[in-house]
Amino acid sequence: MVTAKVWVLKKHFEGFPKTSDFEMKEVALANLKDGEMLLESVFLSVDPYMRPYSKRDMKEGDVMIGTQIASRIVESKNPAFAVGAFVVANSGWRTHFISDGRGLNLLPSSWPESLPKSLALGTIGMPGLTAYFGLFEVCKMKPGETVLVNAAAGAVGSVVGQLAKIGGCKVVGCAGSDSKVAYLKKIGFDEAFNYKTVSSLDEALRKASPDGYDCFFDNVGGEFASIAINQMKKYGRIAVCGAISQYNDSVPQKGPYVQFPMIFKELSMKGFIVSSWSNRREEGVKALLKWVLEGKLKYHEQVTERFENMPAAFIGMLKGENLGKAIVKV
Ligand SMILES: NC(=O)C1=CN([C@@H]2O[C@H](COP(=O)(O)OP(=O)(O)OC[C@H]3O[C@@H](n4cnc5c(N)ncnc54)[C@H](OP(=O)(O)O)[C@@H]3O)[C@@H](O)[C@H]2O)C=CC1
Ligand SMILES: CCCCC/C=C\CC(=O)/C=C/C=C/C=C/[C@@H](O)CCCC(=O)O
Repeated sequence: MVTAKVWVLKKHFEGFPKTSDFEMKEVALANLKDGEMLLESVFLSVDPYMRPYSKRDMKEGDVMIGTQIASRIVESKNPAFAVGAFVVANSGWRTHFISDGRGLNLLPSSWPESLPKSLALGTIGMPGLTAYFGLFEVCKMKPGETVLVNAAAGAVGSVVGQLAKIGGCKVVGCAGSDSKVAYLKKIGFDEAFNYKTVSSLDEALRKASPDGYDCFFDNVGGEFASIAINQMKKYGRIAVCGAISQYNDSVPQKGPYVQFPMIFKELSMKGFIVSSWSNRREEGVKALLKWVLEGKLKYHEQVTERFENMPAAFIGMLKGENLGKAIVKV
């Protein structure tokens, strides 16, 4: 019999999550039935959505939700999945789990041995797909345009900026430290600045693109978005991807009041969830994998060692300690 370690939500988060809000438990797994298999997590993902979704979807005592991923099959009574295959699963913060195969995504057969499998959680996974569909389908970015992205050095933002460059755009990114800004310039952003140290966000955005922005890929929301919206060009498009500056608020922030710039500049603003393009996952993964292999799409991962450190990795990511995708290696 296999015993799995799992992390449960001990207490609903109030404000910023704390390690004491989580509890690690051991769970004995049942024997496999025909069609089932035992999976062992190799890498797990910590993502911003876990914070707002925990409030919406979970009760205290539940296993933490997770786009938890890249698990190795150690035993299989399901002929569709060979022992040793790697899959992307969505089974929460668990070291081991039993699955009948439903909802699992095999890594593409063209995945080279040399490429980290953890990229299936980041640049070539859900965050990369968010950038891909958000930019091409929501922003409807065109060559020659100027694209603004915030949380730019993170999992989604770093892909947004590079895809916009691949698509022939000028890209402006902002992030929360000077080393992140240096990274953005290294991977090809035309302009980048540290939003925490500029004396005026409005001036920094104007200096980076005096003519304004055609596309704004918003990962942050709140005050940043309410300032940036005023610097959109006429007919500009805003993809509302995330609002991480608001996820830990106990009291909702006031505003932004978007009506004036939206009316005067005839802007389009659209919220979206990546899973709306689940039927095009294969297309997105194939495109992202190709760009990575061609060296056009660079990646960085912030790897935290050991399953025991899942809460610390999650909290660290919310605080901005990650460069690129925050991953936990079991
Ligand atoms: N709509 C969808 O389908 C999806 C939406 N998302 C959203 O995209 C956004 C980015 O996700 P992801 O790339 O995975 O995460 P990141 O890898 O970007 O990590 C989160 C980053 O957010 C930044 N951040 C944290 N707090 C604040 C704040 N108060 N103000 C500004 N920046 C802050 C930090 O970077 P810094 O140091 O720069 O502050 C931190 O590193 C999130 O809002 C997430 O919810 C993600 C996936 C799918
Ligand atoms: C309840 C308030 C919500 C506010 C907005 C919060 C977050 C936006 C966001 O970050 C959404 C992320 C969605 C991710 C979905 C992932 C799953 O479909 C699992 C995907 C697994 C995979 O295919 O790799």
